[in-house]
Amino acid sequence: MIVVITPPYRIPDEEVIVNSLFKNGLHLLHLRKPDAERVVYERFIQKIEPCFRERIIVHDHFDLVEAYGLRGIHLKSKQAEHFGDRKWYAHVSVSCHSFKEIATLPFTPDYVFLSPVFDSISKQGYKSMFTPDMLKEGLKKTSTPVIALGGISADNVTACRKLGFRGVALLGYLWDTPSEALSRFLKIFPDETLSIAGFDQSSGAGVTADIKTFECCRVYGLGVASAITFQNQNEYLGTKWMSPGEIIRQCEVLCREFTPAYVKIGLIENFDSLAQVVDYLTTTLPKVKIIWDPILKASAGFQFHNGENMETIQNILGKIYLLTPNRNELEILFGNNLEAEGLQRIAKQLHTNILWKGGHNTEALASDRLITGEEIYTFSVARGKHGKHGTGCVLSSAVTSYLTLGYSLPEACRLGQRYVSDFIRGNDTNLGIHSRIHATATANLHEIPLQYITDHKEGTPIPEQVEAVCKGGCRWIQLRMKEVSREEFIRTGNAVKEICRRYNALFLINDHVDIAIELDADGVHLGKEDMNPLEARKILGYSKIIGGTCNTFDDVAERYRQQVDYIGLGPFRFTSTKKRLSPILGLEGYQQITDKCREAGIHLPIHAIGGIRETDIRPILDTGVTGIALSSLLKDNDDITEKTKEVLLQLKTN
Ligand SMILES: Cc1ncc(COP(=O)(O)OP(=O)(O)O)c(N)n1
Ligand SMILES: Cc1ncsc1CCOP(=O)(O)O
Ligand SMILES: [Mg+2]
Repeated sequence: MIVVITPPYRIPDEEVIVNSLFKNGLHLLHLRKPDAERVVYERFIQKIEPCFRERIIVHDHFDLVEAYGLRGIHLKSKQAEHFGDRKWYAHVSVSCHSFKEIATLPFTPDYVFLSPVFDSISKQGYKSMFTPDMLKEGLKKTSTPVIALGGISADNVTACRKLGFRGVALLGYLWDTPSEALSRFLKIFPDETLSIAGFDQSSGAGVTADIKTFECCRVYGLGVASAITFQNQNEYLGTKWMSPGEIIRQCEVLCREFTPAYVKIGLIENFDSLAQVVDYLTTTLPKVKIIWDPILKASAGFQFHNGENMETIQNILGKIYLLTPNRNELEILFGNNLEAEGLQRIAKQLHTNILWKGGHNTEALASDRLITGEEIYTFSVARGKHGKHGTGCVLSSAVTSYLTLGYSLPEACRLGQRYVSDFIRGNDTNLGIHSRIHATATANLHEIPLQYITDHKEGTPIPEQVEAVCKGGCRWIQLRMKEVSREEFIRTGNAVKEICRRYNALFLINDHVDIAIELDADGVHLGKEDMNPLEARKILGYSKIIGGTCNTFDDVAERYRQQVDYIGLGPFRFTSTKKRLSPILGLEGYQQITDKCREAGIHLPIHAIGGIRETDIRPILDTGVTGIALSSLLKDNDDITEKTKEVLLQLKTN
């Protein structure tokens, strides 16, 4: 793990540097400003791109975690003594200065910082209190992941990894010359992870698919072939197995140079091979955690003769950290009719964890269940329409990547699921393209000044309205249908989506996250009575647009915290298109709010909405909003296309 700690005092443009570190693969930023007030923390967070905020861990002002959707909190060891809220946070880490302190913590944190490992770069006179032997011995006995802090630079990172540290924390090395922070960060080799799996010529599954996933998650991918399969995305023709000796020989050559913290095992000939490989790994890499994706189809060679293999598998599973089966594989392993509670008993008994793929399904959401000895978690995400070859491999290697990067098991499973969902939705063919996954859909919202919001019109069905505004040049549609059945919404949505794709227009859904998922729309618009945008973000990820309704500056500040991509601000004046209107804003209202946004450094696209007429457009834009959202002005015109053209002309010539 590579952790960056912010400089204790403000340095110019530190947020710009931190954003660049995130873009270049940083996953763990500790925001530490000793004695700084909440507002200092808040100003920093607001300048970090929303998609990176879930990588921030705060050392103070812990309520910011919920308000901004941050990753978690960091405690001093003294604070940890009296800390009762461990479960409440997705991430808790602790600072310690001795192995005794680590051993006596009242709970197991996600990791601890141990410092000063070397003489500090940033704190003059802060000398190391450890010899290499003390560190090696102490680390051997400690099961909590330990991060080396103090005097860490590119020169001693490899030594730290060899000593048994799970990662390093960078502070003085980066910040003593801020202009070089990024280039110094890039001198550090990223975390590595290993896949032991079959070779699939199409690279949709197996070791090459795993390595693509690792690299897209910014983890260096290592690979060992457990078999050469003969397959493409549509056909499986055969398998040439590697013997356990051949697999281990490949591992040996890697272990001369690398010490992966996590290893993923996929296709393997039988339980005996698996047992030998697992034994080798746990002996050579005593702290390794193994993820096993049990591929148990007949072609994988597994034989179940009256359960004679069951004893072997029970022994092996005790050494597996995470098992990622689907229902079929679970039934082969543990028998039929298993439910989450039964699996939890097995997980507890075998000291393992189970990620049950597709373990709980609703119509629109695909859900996986993580079953640990203590807890059962359900993660739901957009269900992909187009199944893909190798998604099981991609899921378990994405989870392995996020574990390697330092996410807790539930967070790694949640993010892994989101990765697969984005991967599946990335294209409409049987083989996915990993490099498309992290594209965000929000880059050009500032440049689309007109949003059309659909409404019922006798004699002009919604798809016809949408076609007409698109013909006139509108490139942003929000499908808003009140008081219709889900079926009707989806039927109309499918037609509208086709039109939007043809015109390259954005297609957003009003109110319903589940329908946006089902239709694979570009995003949703959420009002005060709809889902919290942070919750929607967890489901939709960053490749979808989330808009939020606001009526005051406080609403804008809250929506900004909640990571919306744009704001619908209104109503400008009375309109009968919407019931239960908020107070009318008028031009003065917009002016006050946009002024405050500027002062607060909030630069989100803002669309004015509500009762807007043609003559209002210029004065509204003069208040500083980026665009307008219209319904009746366009819909109620006899020639919708012509009216759209006129409105766009006004918007563009402003
Ligand atoms: C662009 C835009 N802004 C505001 C709204 C209103 O959303 P909401 O407050 O949820 O009200 P309904 O549209 O759901 O009635 C919007 N839809 N679009
Ligand atoms: C959805 C919505 N939210 C606030 S006003 C409004 C309706 C906008 O439609 P119109 O342009 O017809 O007033
Ligand atoms: Mg709504």
